[in-house]
Amino acid sequence: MAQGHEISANGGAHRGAVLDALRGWLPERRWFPAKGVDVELTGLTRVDLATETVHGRRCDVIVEVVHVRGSDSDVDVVLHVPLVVEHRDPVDVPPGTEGVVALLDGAALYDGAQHQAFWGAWLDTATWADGTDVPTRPYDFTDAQVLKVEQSNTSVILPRVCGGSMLKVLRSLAPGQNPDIVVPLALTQVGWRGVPAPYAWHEVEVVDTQDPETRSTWTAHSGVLAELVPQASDGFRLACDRAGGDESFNSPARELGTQVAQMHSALRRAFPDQVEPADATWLLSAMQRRVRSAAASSSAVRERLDDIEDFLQRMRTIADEALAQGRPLPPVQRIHGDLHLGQALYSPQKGWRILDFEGEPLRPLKERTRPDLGERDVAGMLRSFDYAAAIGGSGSTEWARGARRAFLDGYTGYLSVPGALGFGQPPSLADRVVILDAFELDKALYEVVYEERNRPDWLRIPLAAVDRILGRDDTPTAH
Ligand SMILES: Nc1ncnc2c1ncn2[C@@H]1O[C@H](COP(=O)(O)OP(=O)(O)O)[C@@H](O)[C@H]1O
Ligand SMILES: O=P(O)(O)O[C@H]1O[C@H](CO)[C@@H](O[C@H]2O[C@H](CO)[C@@H](O)[C@H](O)[C@H]2O)[C@H](O)[C@H]1O
Repeated sequence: MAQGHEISANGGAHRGAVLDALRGWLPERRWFPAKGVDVELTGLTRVDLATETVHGRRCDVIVEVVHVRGSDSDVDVVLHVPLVVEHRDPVDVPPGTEGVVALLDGAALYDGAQHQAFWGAWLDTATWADGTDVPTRPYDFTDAQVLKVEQSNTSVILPRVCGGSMLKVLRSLAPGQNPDIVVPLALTQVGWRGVPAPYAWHEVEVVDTQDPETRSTWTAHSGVLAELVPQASDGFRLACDRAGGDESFNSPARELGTQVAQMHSALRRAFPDQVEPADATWLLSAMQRRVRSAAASSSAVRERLDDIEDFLQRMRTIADEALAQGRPLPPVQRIHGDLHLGQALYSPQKGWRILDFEGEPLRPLKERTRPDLGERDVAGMLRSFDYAAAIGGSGSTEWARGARRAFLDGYTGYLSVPGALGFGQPPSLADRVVILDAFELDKALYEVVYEERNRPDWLRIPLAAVDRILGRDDTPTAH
């Protein structure tokens, strides 16, 4: 038990004691973004959210916003850490109790995400989406469950709040609006049901007390309550299971293709000012820049650089010819930006739901939400079927080819629905093949860097795709 004067005269926990406790606890969390790195941790802002009574005990609900800076690295993140100070004799807290951050004198300090006092205070003080049936006290937290999966935030299933919902406590804060909240909100507002509907959210005002001169202030989204997708299965796991048993994934892939086409159509309606003519020269030079940055960090990319440059040159010629022949690219628009099977949930009752509109985490923030061609998302999903075949252990190359074809059938099939596109003609089949190859290569190069950094054993998967698209092996791409 931490010793000393940790509780102040008015009964609140002293900030110093709380921050000391966090210095030991935070680096052990699975969502801590700077594992294994020496960091300095300073408190930026503390919000006293509420005082609740749970099981007859006083519970102070507080939010600490903590700056984490690497001592010898470029780590620089701001973390959102809700906490509950439960006033009780710490001797009565059984060792190993879930969610305990530290025992103070006269209180136990809990991770707020795992404590019902925080859930209640959060619901009381949230901003609610129009049209939501706002729950009232007493809240029913029966069967609430904190997710144990590998994730960068902390999610809690609340089966009896809003007819079944999931509270996601965001951990890393960035100034401004979080696309993972505003995009699903905009999509539900235009009537698309393919995302879990956001019911409520929180923002936190961060005052940088470390900088007494400026005391700069910024606001960030810090959590969201969204519709719970019932009996949801992660799309990647589902596809791997099918691939492992060499069971066809064509039917779910076709449905997913239709859902992604509907998502693009809804994104055009939700963000009409982001629909603008595509500039093939810009798109190709952006790809060139990404190739350079991938080559800078990966020797596998450097080895293939000549072939990649040839490929890009061919693309430039094809784009010029297409333009000269009156076949410009379709307009760019708001897209998902990092679409893969792991971002799709399948529910037997609700079908496919799409998650996580934050774009590719390795890309600069500005680039992530820039309008782009919908084909980038399509290519992302096609890459995923390759991954599922490899990781699930499919015995035949036909599994991934069939899933890819079915997904594309579902996608292009929807585009022929009158009014689905919202703009002129879709690209011809030949043009689409070229565009998809370019985006698949772009994504596979990104994946090479991602796998080298995170899962070197999986590097062979995107490298095989790079070689296939560059024609360095004999397997043609199935479109
Ligand atoms: N609305 C939802 N309903 C049911 N399950 C969900 C919902 N949103 C996310 N999940 C599941 O919760 C887990 C955490 O997902 P996610 O929110 O993407 O994590 P993070 O962004 O923290 O990495 C995943 O297994 C995902 O499939
Ligand atoms: O889900 P995130 O937004 O964190 O995306 C990153 O991690 C993904 C891996 O979890 C990564 O996706 C790659 O691996 C998937 C299998 O795990 C595969 O289905 C995807 O096709 C493949 O790109 C994603 O690229 C990365 O941005």
